[in-house]
Formats: sequence, structure tokens, C-alpha cells
Amino acid sequence: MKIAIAGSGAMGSRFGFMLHRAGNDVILIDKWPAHVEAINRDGLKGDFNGEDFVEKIPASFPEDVHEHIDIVFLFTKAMQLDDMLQSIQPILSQDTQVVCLLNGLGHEDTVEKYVPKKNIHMGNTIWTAGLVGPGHIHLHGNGSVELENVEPEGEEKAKEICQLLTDAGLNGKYSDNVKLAIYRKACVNGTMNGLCTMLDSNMAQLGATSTAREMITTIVNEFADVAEAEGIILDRPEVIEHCISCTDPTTIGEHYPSMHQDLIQSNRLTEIDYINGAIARKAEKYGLYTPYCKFLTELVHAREQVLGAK
Ligand SMILES: NC(=O)C1=CN([C@@H]2O[C@H](COP(=O)(O)OP(=O)(O)OC[C@H]3O[C@@H](n4cnc5c(N)ncnc54)[C@H](OP(=O)(O)O)[C@@H]3O)[C@@H](O)[C@H]2O)C=CC1
Ligand SMILES: CC(C)(CO)C(=O)C(=O)O
Repeated sequence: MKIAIAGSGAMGSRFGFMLHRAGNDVILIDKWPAHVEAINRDGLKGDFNGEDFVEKIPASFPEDVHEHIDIVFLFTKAMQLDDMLQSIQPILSQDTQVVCLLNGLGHEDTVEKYVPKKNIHMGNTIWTAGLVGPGHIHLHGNGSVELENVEPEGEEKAKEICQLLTDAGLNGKYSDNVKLAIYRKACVNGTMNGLCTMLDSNMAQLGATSTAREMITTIVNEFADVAEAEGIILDRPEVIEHCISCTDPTTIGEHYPSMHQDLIQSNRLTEIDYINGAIARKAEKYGLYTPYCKFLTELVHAREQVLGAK
């Protein structure tokens, strides 16, 4: 079985590394020349829960892949997804299974433009990863993946993919309500990512502020209002506590969310339009009021401009 990771930054490299280490035939696809060249020259380097590793995995630009691919894991940033899907069109055959685990909302619509619905699996993950430099990643902590087929006929394949992930130590879990799971994870990103980026803090530092609970509660309620307009009912108190639990310094509180890594640490544009921005846009459509999400989106964009992010 041939597995491709389309978008092999921090998370794509984590998945590629763990799947390859478990004995799978994996190729890392990316458009960043220095990264692809470093991986092919020196191997994918990193530290995995404190232990250094070098994994010899092939890396390639999308246009240089010509093999038949059985499963593609999409791991671009949200704003790169459409472009990556266009670039990998030649390697998507009638039976290539495509798994989308990006943070944020609305990616199904993008994937459906390029992949038959029967081959699409949507999900999310609480694994984390950091990119230290070209060909070099930092992997710490534990996580899992939840996913579900978009069409009923994809269920068997979705379960096979979960098993593949579990066999590689990535803890794949089949979900029978992935839309709810995606919204629940979007609440974590909608609270942690934008707020930590604006505060220049990690999640534990955010959690230690006197206004954290109120801000998190208001944002989760805005997400839940929009989800409800789409027929998805979030258990609001449970989701609020779940978001607050991310700030625990004894678990993942020391993590700087990927949006902080992008803007503050790497001066790159953020995924805010696919998280709080998506909620603000949907709210307008449904006649709802989501001022915290709208304001946070505007603030993050303003910060991108002040910093001249690219
Ligand atoms: N990092 C994390 O801990 C987590 C991330 N996620 C989600 O996973 C998805 C992927 O995120 P993540 O792996 O963090 O993204 P990264 O920023 O590490 O990588 C995404 C892409 O960005 C480009 N890129 C990154 N750094 C550079 C650079 N210095 N120079 C040039 N190009 C660069 C590459 O794309 P290109 O081919 O265009 O060059 C790369 O494939 C996102 O939706 C994210 O929200 C979810 C959970 C946790
Ligand atoms: C780890 C977590 C949940 C923090 O918000 C994340 O998804 C990210 O860093 O983007």
C-alpha cells in the first residue's frame, strides 16, 4: 500500500514519520524546496518524545510523483488546500482514499471539488508537532485521530484507515458523528489559537489570566450557536471545560498553538479565516451575532499586517 502525505510540514511530517516507522511505504509531498531537498539529502530529522531520530523517507514536489497512491493524508495549511489538491490531481485515481485532518471548518467543500465523495474521509486530530527548520521536526506528547467517511459506502475504508493509524501508534478512532467532532475541535482552535496569538502566550499562560474563562465561554457559545443553525448540537458546558482543560500546564498547556507558531514565531499568515472567521461569516448568513469571533478575526489580520506576515 502506498501512502502520500500532501503537505508535509510539522503535522504531515509527524504522520509520515510514524506511518513509515511502522513499516508503511510513504512519500512526503511538499512545495517547499529547502524542506524537500533536506529530507532527501539527510533524511527527516527530529526528536520524538525526547529521542533524536533520522528517518529515511522519500520527499517530492507534487509534479514529480508518478506512482499509484492508495491513501493521501492532506496536511497543508487551510489556505494552501485548494492549490495542493489541484497539484496532486494526476496521482488521484478512481480508488485513492483521501483523508483531510486540517484544523478549521469548511474543508469538505474544497476537497469535494477534486475527489469523489465516496473516497473522502473527514476528521481531526489532537496530535501536535512543530517545524524546527527544513527537514527537522519536534514531536512531543500523545494524541489521537477521529475520522469518518463522507458517504456511507466509504465506511469500510474509513475503518481500515483508522486501523492503519492505530497500528502506527497514531490512535485512529472511527467516529459516527465526525461533524460534531470537527466543531468540538474547532472550538479548541477558536479559543486557544487566536487568543494565544494575540497575547503572545502559550495555552497555560492564557488559562492563568483572570478573563480566560469568560472569553473561552463566550467564544464557545458563538461556535455552538452557528453549529446549532447547521443541525449540530454541542454540549456547551462539556466543550467549555474541554477547552479550558487545554490550558492545564501538566498536560498540553505549555504548547504554543499552531497559529502562534505561524504568525509570532515564523511571520506566516494564519488560518484565522477558517476558524473564528468561518464562524463570523456563517453567523452573518444565519442572522446570528458573533462579535468575539468577528473581532478576534479582525485583530489577528491586523497583527498579520503589522508584522508584514507572508
Ligand atoms: N502544528 C500543530 O501542532 C497542529 C496543526 N494542526 C493543523 O494541521 C494542518 C497543518 O499544520 P502544520 O503541519 O502545523 O503546518 P506547517 O506550517 O508546519 O506546514 C504546512 C505547510 O506550510 C509550508 N511551510 C511551512 N513552513 C514553511 C517555511 N518556513 N517556508 C516555506 N513553506 C513553509 C509548507 O507548504 P508548501 O508546500 O506550500 O511550502 C508546509 O507543507 C493545519 O490545518 C493545522 O492547523 C492540527 C493540530 C496540531
Ligand atoms: C494543539 C491545538 C489543539 C492547540 O489549539 C491545535 O490544534 C493547534 O496547535 O493548532
